[in-house]
Order: sequence, then structure tokens, then C-alpha cells
Amino acid sequence: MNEAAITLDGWYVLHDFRTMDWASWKAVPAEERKAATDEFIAYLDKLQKADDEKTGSHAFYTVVGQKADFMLMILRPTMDELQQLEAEFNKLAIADYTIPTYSYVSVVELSNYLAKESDEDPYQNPYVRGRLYPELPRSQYVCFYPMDKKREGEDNWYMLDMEQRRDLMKSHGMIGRGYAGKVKQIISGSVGFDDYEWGVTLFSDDVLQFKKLVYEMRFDEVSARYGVFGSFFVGTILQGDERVSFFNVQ
Ligand code: VOV
Repeated sequence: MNEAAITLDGWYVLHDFRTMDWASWKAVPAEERKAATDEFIAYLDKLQKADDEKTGSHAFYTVVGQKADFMLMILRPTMDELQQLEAEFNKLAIADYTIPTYSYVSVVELSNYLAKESDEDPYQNPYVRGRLYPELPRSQYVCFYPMDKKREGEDNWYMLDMEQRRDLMKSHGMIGRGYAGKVKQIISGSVGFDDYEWGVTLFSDDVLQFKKLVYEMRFDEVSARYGVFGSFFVGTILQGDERVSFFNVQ
């Protein structure tokens, strides 16, 4: 049997995409709308408390285009907490005016392709911990898409030996390094959890950097030969009062 990469697994991740039923929302009396918005903001503030205490993280973004109106990305130490937070959201008054459009379940993942040999417990390494339990940045833009590595005929990632995969990942990492300080990536594994093998979440203050990075990677063998991609979602951050004004309809 071929050698599987060893993964380090961090916080569990839920990407929850919702479309607003604006017509029904507009029909709600202003006072009720305000109460529902306030209740939702209180829910977001509760999520933020976990960010502050470093027991989880979240990101709240609009989605541009018709695939959804907003995305709530939540990271927690257990899948159970994600389930509870999802159920809690569904019971909020505002949820009655949202239509679930897409979701993605995964766990933040680091592979050992480029890891240095060491006797230390990687889960105690501060750098590794920062990657596995990330504080999501408050960047202006987010980009999310799920992806697979191909298993077709000669183009089967899972039939390559460890050395070949390591070499290919080295080249992938080199391209990524060119975007240091411009794009932050969170790679989360979803084999056994969702329809693709990874979720890719990118954060940047310059939306064009997503296109440049993804395009450049398309020419790299890991993506050119083996990458299979799902739908792409791109959006802008909602924070502070923007969270309220997004739901204002008059
Ligand atoms: C923003 C830059 C960036 C950087 C620096 C970077 C670096 C790295 C390194 C060093 C490693 C390996 C170790 C680890 O960390 O696991 C990875 C791993 C991975 N990547 Fe990556 N990646 C980036 C960015 C980046 C993008 C934009 C994509 C999407 C690909 C595309 O074509 O659209 C991606 C995908 C992945 C995946 C799916 C994995 C897991 C592969 C597996 O088989 O296990 N990645 N990645």
C-alpha cells in the first residue's frame, strides 16, 4: 500500500452559506426586524467571545453574486460545538428569513509533506498551534472553494509515492510563499466529512490577489494535473455596524 501523508488536525470548521429571503424579511414589521437583527448580533458577539478567549474563531462575510448572501465560518475544538452553534443559529428569528444554500464541514489540517524530522510533539509547537487553531483575520475579502486531488487513470495523486508528492508539494509551497503578507490560507481536510477532500479559505485585503494566486497555481503541477475544484465563493467582510446595515431594508 502507498504511504499516506500524516496529518495534524486542528479546529473543526463549518462554512455556512445563506441567502436572505428579502421579500419575506421586508414584510416583517420594523420593530420585529430590529429585534431579530439584535438577536443575531448578540449571537455573533457570543461567537466573538470565543475569538477573544482563543477557544475558537469565526468570520462573517457577505457573498458577492447569487450563490448566497452571506457566509458564516465557525471554528471550534469539536464537531459537536459546530452542530450546537448551527442549531442555535437555525432557532434565531432571523433564520426564518434565510435559505440555506451551501455548507462545508472540515477540520483545519497540516500535512507532513514539508515537515522537518523532530522528536518534539508538534501539537506543542507554537507555530504549528497557530496554524491548527487559527485566529481568523479580519481581512476585507474572503474566498472559499472546495477541492479534490484527482484519481483518474495516470493522473492519480493517491498512487504517487511519498517522495513524488513531497516534491510536488514543495513547488506548491514555493508559489504560495510568493503571496506571504498578501493572502492568508486556511486549508481544512474534509475526507469523510464532506463532498470534496479539502476546503480552501483565503483571506486578503486585495481581492485581486485571489485571482492572481489561484491562476498562478493552475500552472503548477499539483493543481494543473491533480486539482479538481468545486464552486468558488467570494465576499466582503461584515463587521461592527455593517452587520446591522446589511439587514436594513429601509
Ligand atoms: C497562500 C499561499 C499558500 C501557501 C504558502 C501554501 C503552502 C502549502 C504547504 C506548505 C502545504 C503542505 C503542508 C501543509 O500545510 O499541509 C500546503 C498544503 C495544501 N495546499 Fe497550499 N498553500 C497556499 C495556497 C493554497 C491554495 C490557493 C490552494 C488551492 C489550490 C489551487 O490550485 O487553487 C492550496 C491547496 C492546498 C491543499 C489542498 C493542501 C493539502 C495537500 C495535501 O495533499 O495534503 N494551497 N500548502
